[in-house]
Order: sequence, then structure tokens, then C-alpha cells
Amino acid sequence: MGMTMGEKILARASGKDLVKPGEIITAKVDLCMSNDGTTHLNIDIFENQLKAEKVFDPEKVIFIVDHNVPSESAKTAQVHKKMRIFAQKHDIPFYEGTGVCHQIMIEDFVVPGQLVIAADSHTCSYGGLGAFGTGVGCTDFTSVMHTGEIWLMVPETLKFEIEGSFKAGVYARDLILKIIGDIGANGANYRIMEFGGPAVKKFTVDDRVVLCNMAVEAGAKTGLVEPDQTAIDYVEARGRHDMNLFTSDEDAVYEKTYQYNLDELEPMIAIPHCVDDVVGVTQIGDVKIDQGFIGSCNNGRIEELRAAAQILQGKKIDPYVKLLISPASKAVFLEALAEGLIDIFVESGAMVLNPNCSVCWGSCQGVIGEGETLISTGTRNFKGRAGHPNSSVYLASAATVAASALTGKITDPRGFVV
Ligand SMILES: CC(C)[C@H](C(=O)O)[C@@H](O)C(=O)O
Ligand code: SF4
Repeated sequence: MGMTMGEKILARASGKDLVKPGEIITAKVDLCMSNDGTTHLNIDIFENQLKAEKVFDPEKVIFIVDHNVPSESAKTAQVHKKMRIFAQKHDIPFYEGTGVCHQIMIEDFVVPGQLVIAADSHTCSYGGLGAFGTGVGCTDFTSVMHTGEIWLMVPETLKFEIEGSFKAGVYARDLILKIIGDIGANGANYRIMEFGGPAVKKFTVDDRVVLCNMAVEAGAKTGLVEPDQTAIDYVEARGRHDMNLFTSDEDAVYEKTYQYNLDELEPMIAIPHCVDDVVGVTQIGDVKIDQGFIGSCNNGRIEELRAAAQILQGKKIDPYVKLLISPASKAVFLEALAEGLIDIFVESGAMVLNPNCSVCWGSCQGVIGEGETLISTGTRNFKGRAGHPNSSVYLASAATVAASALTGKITDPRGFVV
């Protein structure tokens, strides 16, 4: 019986030839990462409860300040200071204010075939490069940081076979929203979502990351795309050459297979307050907005910024609407600057912010008030996610957010793209 690529990654990490769903393994971790959402708690557990002296490997533990940066309060400044001191003491890579943690991991660390554990739920993003990334809580993370090992149950795998090609104005973001809407927020609980088929083979790494990043919003343990030349080129261009290219066997066993055709896909919107409450833009009706946000680990990369710039070029946003744009990393920001995208955003009336979690996290900048409505490229639209408990968040693609900022209400971007 064959194995899926996810099973192969876990077999390698646990030193076995074969693993099966349901089996409990002890695996060696290739990298682990923690951000300012919870690292202060991890440090407390590490120092005061474990009384640990050293991290398992200073080259494999990464701290990233991205959620509340620059700090908006003395309390978060203290959290960042604690991270900085620990990182210096243990001589581990430390990033502050240079991008959303997952984007930095993808740009600077992850290679196909790795097992990566991080104290953040969207660690599943690394499946875009063919790596098994998964998020854990503080106690599990602290133990990984100390021992370099973790126990895991091997998940079942769901296969998503994608064919066709995107119509103008429709993106990978719309596909993942559609999938989550169809299978539900618990539809992939503790499963691997493996995305494949002829369409995905043609996807860029950015698009693959968009799919895998939101796997956790369907409850998945991770999302994966088979690594190929596209993934190899991405990591080799960034100086990383040592990798394992695991692909699924012909006779691998999947719990279920789903089929999607991109030719039939329209721009999709998740309506408040659940990520799986998804409708097509043509069904949305008249929804006025107060603010738009383009950014996050799901949709703040260069391809999404290009899509937004194409729509905003030479136009002005609605004078009673704010549009906030935060490139996902310093590298993305510099690329956007070089391509003239930042000029287009600023000329349109948008506010361009430093790379960080920003409005997606809803506690640092661009917080919305009572009764306000946000349309966002972030990952979640839970009640209060972007600010006041009585506010509303709609999730959509960068193109839909840009088109909506121009008109002041949720708008189909297809009328704006060529
Ligand atoms: C702060 C962190 C623990 C959290 C997560 O795990 O996802 C955050 O990144 C989020 O998106 O809600
Ligand atoms: S951008 Fe949003 S989803 Fe991603 S890590 Fe930050 S807060 Fe979490």
C-alpha cells in the first residue's frame, strides 16, 4: 500500500519506512518558530517550569515579532523586549517588524519535505513548498523548543483535485474560500488537505501558499502541495538546496477526494462571523463598507498587491472609506516599491503600512469601531476579530477588497480587471 506525501514526510521525521493514519509517532522537528502572540508565555514555561538551559538547536528555533509591531502599548513593548533578550541569550534568529512570521519562514527557512512546528495556527502555510507545517499551543511548543521532538498522530488525507484555469478577477483566495464554504469549518478536522491536479501544478508558490494557509480554517492539521520545479526554483533562488521531494504514491489511500473546476469559480466572500459562511460575490447584495484591508499571511504577497494595483491604478477610493495595505514582508514591500505599486496605492488614497499582521490580527493598527464593516484579505472573520465586538468582517480577495474600496460597498472585481 502506498503513502501520501504527508505520510512520507512524517515517516522520514520519525525514522520509519512506513506510517499509517491513526498511528502515534515521535518525530524530529526540522524547524520551530514562535511569534509575539505567545512567545512570552513560552519563555516563562521554558525558564520557570521546565527550568531548561538551552534550546535544542539555535539554528532551528526562530522568533519573529509580527503581531503587534511596532508596539502599540507598553505591555506589548515588554513582550517584544522579553523575546529580544531571550533570542540574544540563546543566539537564535530574531526578526522584528520585517514581515508576517509565515512569510518570513517561507522566504528564509522552509524547504520541501521538512516538518515545521510553530506556535501559530497558520503554520500549515508551508505546505505551499511541500513541507509539513503545523501549529501547536504553548506547552507543546516549549517542549519542542527544548527537545526538538514532538509526538503526533498521523492524519488521514483528503485530496482536492483542481482543474481548469482562473477567469480574470478570480484568484486562489476565492478557491480556498469556496472549498472551506463547501466542506465547513470542521470539514477537514485533523486531516491533511492535499491540493493537486492539473491546475495546481501550474500555480505559483504564492498561490499554493494561499491554499495551504487557510487549511486550518477547515480544521486541518496541515495543507500540502506536491513540490515540483516551481517549489525547487523558489527555494534555490533563496540559496537553499538541501531538500526532500516527497510526492504521493499512485496507490496512496485518501479518505475522500473532492473535484473543483476553476472555470466555474466566481469571486467568493465569507460573510460575518464564520469563515465557512461563504457566498459568491453575485449573491452578496448591497453591503456598505467602512474599511478595506489588504495584507496578512494569506493574501499580502506581491501577486495580490499586483491584482489590487491593477484595479486602483489611476482611481481614487471612496472618500468615506479607508483602505489599509500592509505588504506581507520587507521583501514584498521592496518588490512593490520597485514595481511602482506603492505609488499607485498612495495616489489612490490608501494608507500603506509596515509589514505585520496588522488588521488581520485586529489589535495593533486599523482597528474598527462599533457597527463598522471591514472587507479584508485576512484569515478570519470571527466576531470582534478586527476590533469592536459589534463590528463585521467580510473576507475576500485583494482584488475584491480594492474594487470595494473604490465604490464604498462590496463589489465584484471582474468589472475592473482586463
Ligand atoms: C497569535 C496566534 C496564536 C494566532 C494563531 O495561532 O493563529 C494568530 O496568528 C491568529 O491568526 O489568530
Ligand atoms: S497575518 Fe493574521 S493569520 Fe497570519 S499570523 Fe498574523 S494574525 Fe495570524
